[in-house]
Amino acid sequence: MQFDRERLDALMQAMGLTPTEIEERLAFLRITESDLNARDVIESALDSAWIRNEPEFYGHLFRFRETKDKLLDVDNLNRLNEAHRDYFKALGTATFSRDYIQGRLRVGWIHRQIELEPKWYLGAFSFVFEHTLPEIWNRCQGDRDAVLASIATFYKLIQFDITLALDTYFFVEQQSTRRAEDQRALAHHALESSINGVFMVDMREPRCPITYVNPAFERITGMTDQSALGLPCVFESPDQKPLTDNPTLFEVQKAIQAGRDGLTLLNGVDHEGQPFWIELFLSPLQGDHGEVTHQVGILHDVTKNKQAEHQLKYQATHDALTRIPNRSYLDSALGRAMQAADRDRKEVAVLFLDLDRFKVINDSLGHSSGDELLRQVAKRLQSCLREQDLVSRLGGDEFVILATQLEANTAQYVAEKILVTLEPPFEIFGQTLYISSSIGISLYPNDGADQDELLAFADAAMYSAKTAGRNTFRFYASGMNAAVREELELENDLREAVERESFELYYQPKLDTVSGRMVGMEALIRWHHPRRGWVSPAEFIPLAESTGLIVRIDTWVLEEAVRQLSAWKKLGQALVPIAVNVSAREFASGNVLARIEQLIGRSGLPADLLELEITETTLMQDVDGTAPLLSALKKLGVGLAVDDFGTGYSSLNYLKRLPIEVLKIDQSFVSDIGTDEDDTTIVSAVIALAHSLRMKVVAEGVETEAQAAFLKEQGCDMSQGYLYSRPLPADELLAFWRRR
Ligand SMILES: Nc1nc2c(ncn2[C@@H]2O[C@H](COP(=O)(O)O[C@H]3[C@@H](O)[C@H](n4cnc5c(=O)[nH]c(N)nc54)O[C@@H]3COP(=O)(O)O)[C@@H](O)[C@H]2O)c(=O)[nH]1
Repeated sequence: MQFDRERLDALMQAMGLTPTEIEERLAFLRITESDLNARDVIESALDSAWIRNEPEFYGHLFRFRETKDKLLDVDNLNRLNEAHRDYFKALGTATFSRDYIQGRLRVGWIHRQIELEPKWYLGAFSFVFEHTLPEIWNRCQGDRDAVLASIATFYKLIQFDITLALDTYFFVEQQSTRRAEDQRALAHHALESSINGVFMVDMREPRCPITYVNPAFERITGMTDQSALGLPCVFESPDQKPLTDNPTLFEVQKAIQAGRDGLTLLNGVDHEGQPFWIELFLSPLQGDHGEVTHQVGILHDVTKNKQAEHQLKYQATHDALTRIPNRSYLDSALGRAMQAADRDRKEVAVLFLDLDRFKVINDSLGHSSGDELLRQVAKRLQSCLREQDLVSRLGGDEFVILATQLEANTAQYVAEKILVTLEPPFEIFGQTLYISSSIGISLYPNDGADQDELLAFADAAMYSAKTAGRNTFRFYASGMNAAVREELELENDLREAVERESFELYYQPKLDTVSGRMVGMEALIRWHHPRRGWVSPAEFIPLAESTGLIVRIDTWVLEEAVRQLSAWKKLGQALVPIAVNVSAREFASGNVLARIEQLIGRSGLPADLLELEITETTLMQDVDGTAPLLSALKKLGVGLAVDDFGTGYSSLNYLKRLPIEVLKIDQSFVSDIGTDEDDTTIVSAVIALAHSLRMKVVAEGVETEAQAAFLKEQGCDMSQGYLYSRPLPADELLAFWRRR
């Protein structure tokens, strides 16, 4: 520490050492002018005593442990040595000036700083005193009065000096004590007002009681200091029975018992059943010999942070609508399930579930009904599965069920159970809804080796279940993926095409076999796919049928065909009937009659210009149910033809009961005319039998002159085929028509 003038001035002022005070001290010691006369003797005696005895002085100091310890520190030694020299030099001069006074203060201050107690300081003085007296004796040359006067002066100077040094020593000590007390008070205040709980455990006492807790500790643990203080932190029995019924404190005790230091996260459930999370910082305090005397613990309540963290985690892993796990959760759960299955030699089944026709429900009843349905589906799924199984939602109407720890061949029971569970009706905002679902199943380890693969395969199997007619399940089979994906893509595109009505209608002429005149035509749909080009109806019509889109397609075709007839009529063209294909679904929908009635009525065209081609298979599905509808259509004037005749359950007997007017011999028979004897015979027989039932016959797929000649010879009424014309766009058909 630097003893600069400024600090010494401040010290003097703080100690109240004003000139008046100094004078008072001198007066009290009765230091007079005569004393000042003796200063020369004393100064020179002191000087030579110091020079002669300095080594012995330090030798003396080194004989005592405490002084020796201080002097072993070279800095201390140098500082003392310098101070001593200046000090003794100045003592003899005794000017009592400001510098002189401050020199005395400096000595007291240094002793306090190096913590050399006054006893050593006074002792050292007596050493100097003892060695100075003979020197005074020598200088006074036996003059008794001069010796006594010098000794008296010397003694007074020492008194003045020692008093100042001791005053300084104690003043500085008092100051540092006060500072330490202030700091202690501040630290205590900080502890008491800390938002963190602080406690102290005495590790020297048996069972380590708590000896201090701050108010925040009381707030966090819910305990008063009276109930916490003295509570032991060491368990009596190894089974760690709670030493307190306070859950937080019990966790603290466990951490201390375990001798944990550093950071520990405690969590439990409080008295009100609420979960808590508390960070506990434990730091051991060591005694002089390195033994742990105390544990200081700091409790930081992080419950709110943890709750926020959990909330975020929950949101990241759960579906907001149904509150069941989402894709991210599923991924991790599937990973864990696969590991467990490896270990236990069990199976994991991934069941990909998609609600059938959910879009229709959503579009027709509104999104809130759709949302409610999804919530109820999630609940039902959860209720029908085992606890270890997982129901998750990927989005939309797609759910994935993870059935774990399965014995081989049991996944199908899970799928069946799910289908049955979804069978009973759902009550959605007062409406009763029946739904079904399609489920695809992939199995680990058989089908795939990672999560993505298993999900993709289950997804593919689900689409296979959809194309198989819905409300069913399918296991994944290799190759399913690509085919199903393609079909799915096509289905999506077809939906879009239906929405946008991006189809065209082509027309294939039907010619009178004898005259060659165009007596009718068949409307055939065409779809120009934006990427794939023309897609054959043979490809997309079955897909439209399985997805239900065929109903909207058939409606569009009917309307477009009637619109085109009206357009030709406006052009002054003498009209011929137009035949339109009607799918089994449309036929079964119950709307055909009303729709056609409305259409014909609106167009003002005669009903007999419209002919419906219904496949033989469709008709045979429900002859009794179909008959009234056909009769009503017939009554309306609409023509009815059996399409693809000969490919289904051919029974003219049944046909007799239906008001059919035309039979279209399937092109597979026509193409074999002349090459396959059986098919040639069938063609002849069909023509003869149809005529016997007063029906007309159309041969479709006529491609060669030989086929045409044979049909003419057999009396077939009409022919249709590439030999005459391919299906044509409306304007080209008109040109063909006009030529005939
Ligand atoms: N519900 C609806 N079904 C429709 C509609 N349009 C067509 N279809 C059905 O799709 C299947 C395939 O039809 P398409 O590719 O149009 O084939 C038709 C003709 O192009 C084809 N045809 C005609 N002449 C010949 C020929 O000489 N050779 C040859 N190889 N093919 C020929 O035959 C199909 C006519 O079929 P059909 O209806 O049985 O008379 C088909 O099953 C269509 O029915 C539609 O709008 N709605």
